[in-house]
Amino acid sequence: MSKQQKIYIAGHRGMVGSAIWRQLTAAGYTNLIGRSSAALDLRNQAAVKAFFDEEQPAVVIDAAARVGGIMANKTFPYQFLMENLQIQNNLIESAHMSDVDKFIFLGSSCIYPKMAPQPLEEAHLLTGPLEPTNEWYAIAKITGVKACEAIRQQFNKDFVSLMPTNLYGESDNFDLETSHVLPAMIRKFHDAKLAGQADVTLWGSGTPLREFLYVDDLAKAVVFALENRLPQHLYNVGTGTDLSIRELAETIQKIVGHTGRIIWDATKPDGTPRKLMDSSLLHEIGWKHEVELTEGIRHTYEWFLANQDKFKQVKL
Ligand SMILES: NC(=O)c1ccc[n+]([C@@H]2O[C@H](COP(=O)([O-])OP(=O)(O)OC[C@H]3O[C@@H](n4cnc5c(N)ncnc54)[C@H](OP(=O)(O)O)[C@@H]3O)[C@@H](O)[C@H]2O)c1
Ligand SMILES: C[C@@H]1O[C@H](OP(=O)(O)OP(=O)(O)OC[C@H]2O[C@@H](n3cnc4c(=O)[nH]c(N)nc43)[C@H](O)[C@@H]2O)[C@@H](O)[C@H](O)[C@@H]1O
Repeated sequence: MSKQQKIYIAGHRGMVGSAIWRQLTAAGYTNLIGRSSAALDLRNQAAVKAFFDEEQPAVVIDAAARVGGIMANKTFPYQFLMENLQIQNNLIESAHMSDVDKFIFLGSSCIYPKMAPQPLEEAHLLTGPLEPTNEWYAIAKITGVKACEAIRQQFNKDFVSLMPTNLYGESDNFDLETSHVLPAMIRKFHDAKLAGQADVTLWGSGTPLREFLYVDDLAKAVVFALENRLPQHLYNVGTGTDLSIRELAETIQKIVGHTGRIIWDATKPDGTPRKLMDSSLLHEIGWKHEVELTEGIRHTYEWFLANQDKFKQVKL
């Protein structure tokens, strides 16, 4: 894989896209391109085609999507379905038509059935009903996985899908309404500490279990997939361990230094009870995570403290 080939990172400004840019740069790749959504709205099929005609990338990494936590998904099902279908379908079709040979699609662990056996294996895809709070996003992502599988099978192109578990790290979304749980907890405990150790209200019961992967470890999995022609079309990317939301809260509370009360708001949804993934397929061929949860949370909190003026307010 030439280090000078042109690699297009769709969504390069996001948490995942910026980590992929960081890790590709660290690996010596010198010809990376990206476009903000203001410069290139990936929902616009003609604009995407014109971009591919002009830039002719050799590789495409799709880290662009309408992304959010459980409440954002529950509140905006149409946008999470339609925008993600538009974005990924435009990228996949234009990549296929402009002879891109390497396409890395990013999905999510929510593509698996709500009550599939745990830990979730790639073979569990489409074997049962989805988690209702994010089934629209999941259906979009499943469509992307199947589109890449079809191109791989019918045209023998190296289109591969990676299914990360819940991710966190630098440049995460810390907006309390649209974010995922981990950045939301960092911000809530931090703000409450500054407010004299005020109470912190968290969502649901605290009983669901979640697996968390530090975003730079996911980015290294993307570099691994770029540098190897992987034998399967679909790979889980996780740590193989999970913890309860309550345990996560206690861990973050301690790292942030909050000593007030935690109140659980049962009017908010728990979502799927568990979605631990079996990532052994990828482990067996050479990728494994490096950053453990406590270390990753500490680093993310340090980034949050140093970037409070910059972190995203993602309004949907
Ligand atoms: N975060 C997680 O826990 C998680 C877990 C599993 C999988 N993933 C996957 O990882 C990928 C990125 O997630 P993320 O957490 O990095 O999200 P993010 O921080 O919100 O970044 C998403 C990026 O997509 C771009 N984008 C959105 N709509 C666009 C449009 N219409 N046209 C062009 N660009 C558009 C945004 O560009 P601008 O910044 O220029 O607006 C943004 O940089 C997604 O495919 C997601 O499904 C995320
Ligand atoms: C990776 C993502 O997983 C997402 O599911 P999912 O893990 O439940 O999404 P999260 O929003 O991270 O929620 C995880 C769990 O944390 C609880 N939680 C507790 N306090 C909070 C809080 O202050 N904010 C948030 N956001 N959650 C909180 C929430 O009720 C849920 O049980 C999918 O909706 C996405 O589509 C995507 O797949």
